[in-house]
Amino acid sequence: MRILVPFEATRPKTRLDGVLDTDERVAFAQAMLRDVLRACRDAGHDPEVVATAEVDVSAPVAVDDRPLSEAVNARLAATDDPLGIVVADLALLTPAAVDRLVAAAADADLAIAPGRGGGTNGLVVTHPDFRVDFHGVSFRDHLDAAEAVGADVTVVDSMRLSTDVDEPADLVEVLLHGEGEAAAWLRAAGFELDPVDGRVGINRRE
Ligand SMILES: Nc1nc2c(ncn2[C@@H]2O[C@H](COP(=O)(O)OP(=O)(O)OP(=O)(O)O)[C@@H](O)[C@H]2O)c(=O)[nH]1
Ligand SMILES: C[C@H](OP(=O)(O)O)C(=O)O
Repeated sequence: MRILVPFEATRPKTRLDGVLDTDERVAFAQAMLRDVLRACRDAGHDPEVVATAEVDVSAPVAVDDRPLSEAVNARLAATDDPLGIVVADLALLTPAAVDRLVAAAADADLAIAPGRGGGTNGLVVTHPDFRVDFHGVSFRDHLDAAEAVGADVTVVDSMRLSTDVDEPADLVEVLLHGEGEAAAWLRAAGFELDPVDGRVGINRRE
């Protein structure tokens, strides 16, 4: 299946600015993107990056400077085939998790994987009239949009699909469960778990 991977290439991951400088955010975001592309490919699919600027990865890249939802919706409108959409900041993604998302669309017009905090991390759209509306509480908005066009929905409950890396606390999950380039990049940059009382945090070695 064709899977779009939207990517903010110019100013990625601004919410990590407290722990990573600008160049580091670019490097880390690209490492996560490569992990996502590999998981999609290893699951037998055809990922296609939809990026705000050129990025050097081993997948087709379409540069599209329209806002995220517009860029994705233009592609939904241009095809009658099922189309996958997976965000680029899923550092824990595995081929098995991609398979689960795609398999969930076999019996539904829309398979959707929520992100933590109200977002949407993965979709497979088979209904011709469904359109995305990212940002804000997009998971709830996508359920409403599906209902409005009469699309039946399967929700995919997956730790690896729900863990998008937005904020410093999310780096804990990458250090704990990540097996790809993003986890390796973080470790090489000196990040380690900080098992304080209560929730585990992160620490960066000097
Ligand atoms: N093509 C495209 N992708 C985008 C755009 N904005 C965000 N993305 C991608 O969409 C997904 C979700 O993005 P967010 O987590 O909301 O934003 P982000 O830019 O990654 O991070 P923040 O700057 O911290 O909000 C990620 O894969 C981003 O790379 C955009 O305007 N165009
Ligand atoms: C694109 C956006 O991502 P978040 O900011 O929730 O990670 C969303 O899922 O709607």
